[in-house]
Amino acid sequence: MRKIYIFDTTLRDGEQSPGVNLNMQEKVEIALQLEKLGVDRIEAGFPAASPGDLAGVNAVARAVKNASIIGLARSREQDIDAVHEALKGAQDPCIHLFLATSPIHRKHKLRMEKEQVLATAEAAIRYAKKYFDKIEFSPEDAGRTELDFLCEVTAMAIRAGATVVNIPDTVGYLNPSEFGNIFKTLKENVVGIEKIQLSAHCHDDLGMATANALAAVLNGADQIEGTINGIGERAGNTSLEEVVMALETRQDFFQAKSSLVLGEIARTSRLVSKLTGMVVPGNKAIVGANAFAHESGIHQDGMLKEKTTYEIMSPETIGLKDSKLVLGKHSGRHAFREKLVDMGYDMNDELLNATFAKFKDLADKKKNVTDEDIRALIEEKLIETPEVFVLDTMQLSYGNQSVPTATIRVTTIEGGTAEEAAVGNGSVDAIYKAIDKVTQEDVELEDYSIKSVTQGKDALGEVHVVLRQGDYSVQGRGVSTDILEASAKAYIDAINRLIEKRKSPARNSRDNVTLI
Ligand SMILES: CC(=O)SCCNC(=O)CCNC(=O)[C@H](O)C(C)(C)COP(=O)(O)OP(=O)(O)OC[C@H]1O[C@@H](n2cnc3c(N)ncnc32)[C@H](O)[C@@H]1OP(=O)(O)O
Ligand SMILES: CC(C)C(=O)C(=O)O
Ligand SMILES: [Mg+2]
Repeated sequence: MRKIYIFDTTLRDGEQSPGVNLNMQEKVEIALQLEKLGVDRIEAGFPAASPGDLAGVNAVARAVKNASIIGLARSREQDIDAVHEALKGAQDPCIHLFLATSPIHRKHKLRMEKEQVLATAEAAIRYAKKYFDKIEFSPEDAGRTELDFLCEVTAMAIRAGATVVNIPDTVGYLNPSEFGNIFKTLKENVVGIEKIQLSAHCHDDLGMATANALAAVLNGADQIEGTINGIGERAGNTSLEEVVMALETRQDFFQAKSSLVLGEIARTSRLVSKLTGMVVPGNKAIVGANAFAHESGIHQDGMLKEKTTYEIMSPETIGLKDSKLVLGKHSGRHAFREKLVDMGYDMNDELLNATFAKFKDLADKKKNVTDEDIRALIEEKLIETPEVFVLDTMQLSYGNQSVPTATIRVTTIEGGTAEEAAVGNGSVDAIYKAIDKVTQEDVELEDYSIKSVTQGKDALGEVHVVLRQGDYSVQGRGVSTDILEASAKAYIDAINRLIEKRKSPARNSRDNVTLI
């Protein structure tokens, strides 16, 4: 299988992401993790940019033993000297020289004719040769450079002593067919091309960086440059984890492979995100939080039966523990039952269906249904008391200058409905007075407590009440995303228990649920 060399530029092009600034310790920490990941080459920075960057590159050069360390330089002697200085102590140093070659850059930025570009680049490569055996040369904005001129530049770089010629699509302009064609053309037309490695460096301005890098592989590229999590200038660089996992997953198609330690991918991604402050989007391929998460019922059912139905790679390969089945409003009974078993509950079908219906109601109101949410729902269901009254609707009129009024409608065990309104000192007081009237029960509220059982603004609120009627004392519990609804449910729950208790005080209510 053909080996594809992986050139990581997280510490150089990745650091060019607006707002990212890595200090020396952070650069070393990332570089050591990249070494564990097994990247072949690490571009550690641009030493001429600042004394801090020079020191950072030097610290990386001294710390890393198992990857080639690279410093970037313009085609200028002072930049080359800075890289020479920075790479002192490196086991396997390499300089990366660049000069733009496209008509736009030649005319507006460099203000050079083609001949000057060729001469400047050649002089730089020859100067660098004094210090370095390994020289990578990049014709910046190769993607918008005339193809015949690009062949001329590549031939010059080989003659002058470059060991790698890197083809950057600097502004992410090309599509895979055009980018692949550059490699094919260079391979077929440049004298001496077999003496060097060809490399691809893509940007994601049109979302094609990974596809372009893979097109380069298909057309003979030996090396792919990119960053972890795809960070970098503007829309970023090729995301290395995407390229590497595409090669791994589709070996049958690409017939090429990197030598990365795939199990270090997730850890490396998390470290880079933490130290750069660049959050990885949930839907990011390979390393996004949802990359191995499934919410919809049909997918979850497929996953439970056979993972390959909906996963083309396994999360373990990149160092994650497992796939996630996320319960939400699109989930089905198979996944719900699996979740309950995981949590230690085993229910008969009837109770499962009833709890599932409640779960769907909650999922409609809440983005993430957590284990605590489910536990709260189940435990509400475990106490099997006949529901003499069920809260149907509740309306509340509240203003800080007016008297709170609540209207409560309940359905009764006989199938009828009843409705009453009441005023109170506060919203909960008004609700409870209306419930007293509609249930025609005379009770005393002995205790009322409220707590949040889950996290976030849409958390479930759980209300506990203790009601007394003569010798009987009962508890009631209600759970809802709305604390007033939870208050009403808790009060009605307690009244239902009171009615039951008056009839059969010793009833065991846990018959149809088994806690494993
Ligand atoms: C596509 C890429 O990612 S390229 C890498 C981009 N990264 C960076 O630029 C980060 C580090 N850069 C820096 O810190 C600064 O730009 C420095 C220290 C390199 C240079 O700073 P300054 O001397 O103030 O120049 P400034 O950045 O304003 O302008 C760049 C100069 O370099 C020239 N230049 C640009 N690329 C090259 C090159 N590859 N070779 C030679 N000269 C170049 C420009 O034409 C311009 O020259 P001019 O001053 O004669 O007009
Ligand atoms: C320095 C070069 C390779 C670069 O980053 C680019 O052209 O995008
Ligand atoms: Mg770049």
